[in-house]
Amino acid sequence: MNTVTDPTDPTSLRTRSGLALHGVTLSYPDGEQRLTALDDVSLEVAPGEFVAVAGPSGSGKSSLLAVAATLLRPDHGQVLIDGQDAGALSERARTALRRERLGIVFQQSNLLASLTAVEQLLVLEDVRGRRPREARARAEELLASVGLAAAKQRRRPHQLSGGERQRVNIARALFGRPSVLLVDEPTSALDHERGAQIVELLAEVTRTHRTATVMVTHDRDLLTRVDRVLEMADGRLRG
Ligand SMILES: Nc1ncnc2c1ncn2[C@@H]1O[C@H](COP(=O)(O)OP(=O)(O)OP(=O)(O)O)[C@@H](O)[C@H]1O
Repeated sequence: MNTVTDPTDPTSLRTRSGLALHGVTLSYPDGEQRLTALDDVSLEVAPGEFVAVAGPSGSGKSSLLAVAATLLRPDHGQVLIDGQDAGALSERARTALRRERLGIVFQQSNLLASLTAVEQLLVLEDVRGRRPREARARAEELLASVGLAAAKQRRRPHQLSGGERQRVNIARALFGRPSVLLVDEPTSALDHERGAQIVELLAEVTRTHRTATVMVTHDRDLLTRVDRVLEMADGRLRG
């Protein structure tokens, strides 16, 4: 088995906070056959830990994030978020788990064009039921903490730089106080310096918000700030 951590350890997996994948296999239909995108992948990420998954194009990195985000169901194996087995939940309970425990930063900024930075966070409020004034204060505080000054918080996405938009994405992912933060190629649209600043910010939020953070990246120059680098090759993960 391709084991990065020891899944037989009784203190791991089910009992632990953070993210755990155990023996995960995922395949896609490929003509008459199936293409194996994840091949017996196991992984544990503890609260406050920042893990990078690096590997060539097509090695399975995005598939790994999609399974960890409970957006794709694996053929075999388990995905545990704060000890809860996502595969054992109903669709509705899994959606609630995703909303309450996961923060996701996608490769493409998917900010809404008509909303200001602060509204990008507040629009999530409908489903969370916090009082408006409280929510606004928290949104402003979070945006300031990721380096977006007050004047910029009132701007719409097209009035922000790529790096600033990525900061809004990160603040938005943190708004629901997630335990697990999943980040897909956060620097692909940025130059090296801006990219390094975003990775530095992710390291900082991992520490201060105690998230179990997984970042997928191609860019090996940016891996100095992470706690662990895992290599993905042909659907297999190596620590
Ligand atoms: N929806 C799909 N249907 C069929 N095959 C897919 C699908 N999505 C991905 N694949 C295949 O699964 C394998 C893993 O793809 P994946 O997108 O996870 O790799 P990746 O490492 O994220 O690549 P990149 O760095 O280019 O984004 C590839 O061979 C890809 O062609």
